[in-house]
Amino acid sequence: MSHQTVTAELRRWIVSQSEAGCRTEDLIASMIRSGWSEDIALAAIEAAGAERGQPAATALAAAAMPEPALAGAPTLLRTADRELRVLATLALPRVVVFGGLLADDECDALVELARPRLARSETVDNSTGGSEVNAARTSDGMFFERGETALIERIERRIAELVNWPVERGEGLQVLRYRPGAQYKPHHDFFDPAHPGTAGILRRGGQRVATVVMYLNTPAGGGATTFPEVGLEVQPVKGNAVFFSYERPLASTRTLHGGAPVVDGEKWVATKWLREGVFA
Ligand SMILES: O=C(O)CCC(=O)C(=O)O
Ligand SMILES: [Fe+2]
Repeated sequence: MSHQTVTAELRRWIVSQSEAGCRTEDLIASMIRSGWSEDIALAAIEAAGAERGQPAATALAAAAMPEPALAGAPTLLRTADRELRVLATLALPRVVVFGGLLADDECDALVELARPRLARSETVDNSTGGSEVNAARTSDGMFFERGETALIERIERRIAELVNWPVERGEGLQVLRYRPGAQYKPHHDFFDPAHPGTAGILRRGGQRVATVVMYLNTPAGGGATTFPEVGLEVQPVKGNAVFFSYERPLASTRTLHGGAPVVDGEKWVATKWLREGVFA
């Protein structure tokens, strides 16, 4: 796609679309659907903004994002009911690794609540917006309702406080169990704007903008959460969690990630996905 350049015609089209009230997100999505590369789409929006006298980066400024309060580089963070550690951070992709987000007994209780409800994991079928069993994801999973039990409500409030994002903008917790050999191949958590089923999914709370994966046990071997574009592997350690965010549904967020095959033992995780709007 390196042959593509930002033409005056493309810039004029962007300006007219923005003046007609089209959101930046939708502009990017429709350019990508028409075959423009992500880089060119972003550059074109910036160039069109500059043409209209907007300072650089204003045209692409994203709305507020989930983000822990890390000013002053704290090693400990306190929420109303828990003290936890900041173990590692990365700027691009935006990743923060937390130690002790969950207590051991909270992990055990989530596993026992989820176990009788497990079924072979499904992923969203992008063409229809429905669910399908996917060979790329060989775990078993289930969803809790938001606030389903007092424990779940407490954990959801803790996460909301930790990443500064209202409980109402979160999906219900998902629990996954990976047996030896099971994995979740690299994927993005946001919904692909180019797929026909996505519009329907977005009606309920908009895009996903961040993910918190909490480790409910420590497998004997394997099972890291991997970010293959940047060579990052987060080891699954009981009670710890990895947070990552993506301000646009674009590969340039570098949030491609997966669950590496479990080598020995089982791996249990709870995933919380955060939406841009209220997920009701
Ligand atoms: O199991 C993992 O480490 C990653 C899980 C994941 O990517 C997801 O639930 O979307
Ligand atoms: Fe994921």
